[in-house]
Amino acid sequence: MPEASPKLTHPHHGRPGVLLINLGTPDAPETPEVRRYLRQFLSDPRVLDINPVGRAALLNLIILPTRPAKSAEAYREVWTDMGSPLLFHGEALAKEIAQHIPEAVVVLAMRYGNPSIAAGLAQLQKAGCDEIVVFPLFPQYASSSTGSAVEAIYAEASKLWNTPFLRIVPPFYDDPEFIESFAEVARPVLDEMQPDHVLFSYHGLPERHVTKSDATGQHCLKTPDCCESIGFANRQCYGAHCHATTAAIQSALELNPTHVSAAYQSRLGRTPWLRPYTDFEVVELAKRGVKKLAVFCPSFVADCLETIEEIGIRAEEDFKKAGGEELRLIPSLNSSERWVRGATKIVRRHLPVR
Ligand SMILES: C=CC1=C(C)c2cc3[nH]c(cc4nc(cc5[nH]c(cc1n2)c(C)c5CCC(=O)O)C(CCC(=O)O)=C4C)c(C)c3C=C
Ligand SMILES: [Fe+2]
Ligand SMILES: [Fe+2]
Repeated sequence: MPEASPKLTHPHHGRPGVLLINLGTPDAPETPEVRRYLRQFLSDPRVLDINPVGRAALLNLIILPTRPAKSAEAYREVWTDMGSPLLFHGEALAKEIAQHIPEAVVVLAMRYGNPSIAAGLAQLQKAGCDEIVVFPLFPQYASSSTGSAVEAIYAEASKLWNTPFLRIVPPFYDDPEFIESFAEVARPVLDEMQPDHVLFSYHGLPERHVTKSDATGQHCLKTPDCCESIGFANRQCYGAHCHATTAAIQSALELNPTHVSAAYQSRLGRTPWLRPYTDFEVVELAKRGVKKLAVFCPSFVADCLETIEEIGIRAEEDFKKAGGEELRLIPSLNSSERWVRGATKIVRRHLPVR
């Protein structure tokens, strides 16, 4: 018996589809799975943006022989019965958004690993979706995150005989739905904790990636305050987007600017990355007398290795060793009610109007 075809509300257009895209995570917290994931991730020329021969050498001779075992150990610290947090939070978000947009089919895909973008597109086509809202879940633009997800969705869509029609949600670093969601998650934690300092820690990027995003080649990283406002040159500058996110959350929560700072985490390799570095900053803050530190990680919309392990475990240890008393990771947006509502609103702006 052939499978029953899905019923279409708009026969000429199919049903709207929504494809949420996050970065990706290994299938299991074990060395072979982590190696497979890192191989795919770090083979992306938008991530390791050096010549192909250099990239293969760096990958096969330096990174892949040692890093997978170390990373797998870190992944085991965050893994739960439901699997990897990045994946189960993403799936919960997709499920909730689907309930709020009953006319659409909502699917989560990962740029690297599983569930793949190709599988997500196939699932949407099978369900009769010809028009697809693609929502890369990266608040701030980076070529290695948003850029790579956008490249991959265009590439996969272009392989299909019946190409779907894509609408891509742009970066949402200062979108009130995103900002208010973070503020709402943070409020009870801040009220209870009464921190004496608030740190905004963003995933880092090599400085080179930021200067490459400068539309004029004359602006980014040329002055210490290049990221403080957004104009033509730096409108896709990751640092400027991060700065805007910090300013917006700080203002939504009426945080005292003298007790707020920002830093970048998770660097890899020996080239200069955006500064200051989070691991140094938490020690510096403790040495300056900060005892209770709250940390936001607003480059992620879901808790993952980089928030739970790098900040919640490792940064906390460093902070305490340097004299701090308490470090609290502000939970990410995950599938919190406010973010489900906010993400739904953002998606709805891009859905076809009939
Ligand atoms: C928030 C957006 C992200 C950007 C931009 C980004 C750039 C970037 N990342 C690496 C290297 C690694 N990142 C790793 C994990 C990781 N990165 C992001 C997001 C961004 N990365 C997420 C959400 C995660 C966590 C995934 C999870 O499973 O929980 C890792 C893997 C872990 C490890 O071995 O440390 C690496 C490696 C580079 C080089 C880069 C830009 C050039
Ligand atoms: Fe990363
Ligand atoms: Fe900049």
